[in-house]
Amino acid sequence: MNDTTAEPPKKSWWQRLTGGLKRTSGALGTAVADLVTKRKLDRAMLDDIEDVLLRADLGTEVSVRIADAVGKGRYDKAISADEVKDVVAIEVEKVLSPVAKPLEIDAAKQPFVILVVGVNGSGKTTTIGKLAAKFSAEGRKVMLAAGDTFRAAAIEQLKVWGERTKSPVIAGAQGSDSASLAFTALTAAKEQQRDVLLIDTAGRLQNKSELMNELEKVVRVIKKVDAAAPHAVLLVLDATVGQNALSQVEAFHRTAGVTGLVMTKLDGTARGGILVALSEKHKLPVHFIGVGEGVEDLAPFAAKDFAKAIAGIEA
Ligand SMILES: Nc1nc2c(ncn2[C@@H]2O[C@H](COP(=O)(O)OP(=O)(O)OP(=O)(O)O)[C@@H](O)[C@H]2O)c(=O)[nH]1
Repeated sequence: MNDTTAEPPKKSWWQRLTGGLKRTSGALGTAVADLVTKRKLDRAMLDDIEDVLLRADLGTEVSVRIADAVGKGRYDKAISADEVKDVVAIEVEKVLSPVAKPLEIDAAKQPFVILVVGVNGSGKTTTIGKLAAKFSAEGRKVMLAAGDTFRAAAIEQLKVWGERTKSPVIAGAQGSDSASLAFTALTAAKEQQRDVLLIDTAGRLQNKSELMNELEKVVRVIKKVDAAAPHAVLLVLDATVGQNALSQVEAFHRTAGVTGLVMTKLDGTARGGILVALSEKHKLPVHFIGVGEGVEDLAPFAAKDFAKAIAGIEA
């Protein structure tokens, strides 16, 4: 007899990743398959392939490079969609391998201070919650600071994550000064010997200079307590904003000295190639990617897996 109450089997990370990137890989795969049928490879086909890659937001440099690599030794020959996908995966991996770096928590720094920045809705608070869950599971003592003092919901959301992960949350009233909250949190984290302090910040638009100034102030104040902190500044980027992500990196890097990236919502776009364009341009470490809303949907970034998944290659 079938047990209808049984939970569906848990998905592996590979299934989540390929499932999450399906919109990008699907669009790419269909377009490439249409291009290569009943044609021999020529310059026009390579231009078309380049266009397909540009539409997935891989950026000009990488798209041209991939098209050139596809063309090498194949002119006037029939080519299969799988051959093209293989080249895409190889070239994308070359771009991503140097930036795929784990977020290392230096246990000698107590607390290891992680400042989390990014525009509204990029997934900062959720990412902090997921990281708190991960660090707690590793046996680290975590503290959370609700530095997004503009948004009452963000404070509440962080408190929920605090309860879930049994991590104390330092929060002020809505509208209170985020720099002084960061100061209070870091002082408390030192006193209570927490291993990791995750500081949330308000969503800041790069064209709002007063907000950028405030972010600078948060960093300045943190340094008053510990000159070496923050030890990591994570920029959380929403993949669905496409090319806008490139300018966000520039603005936040200038202001807060971003040390690594987290890209969320890769499941919500057919243009997941933006992570490749961004890696080619800025070469900042990519620590984690998100392909869904669940805790298990945020995972360390692995270049080869991502390259294969985006090219639509089966495991
Ligand atoms: N589909 C999908 N949704 C995500 C992912 N990561 C986060 N989200 C959702 O995105 C929404 C915004 O996330 P928040 O964490 O509130 O974003 P935030 O950057 O803290 O936003 P503010 O507090 O407004 O600055 C939430 O509904 C999350 O569940 C992801 O990888 N995939």
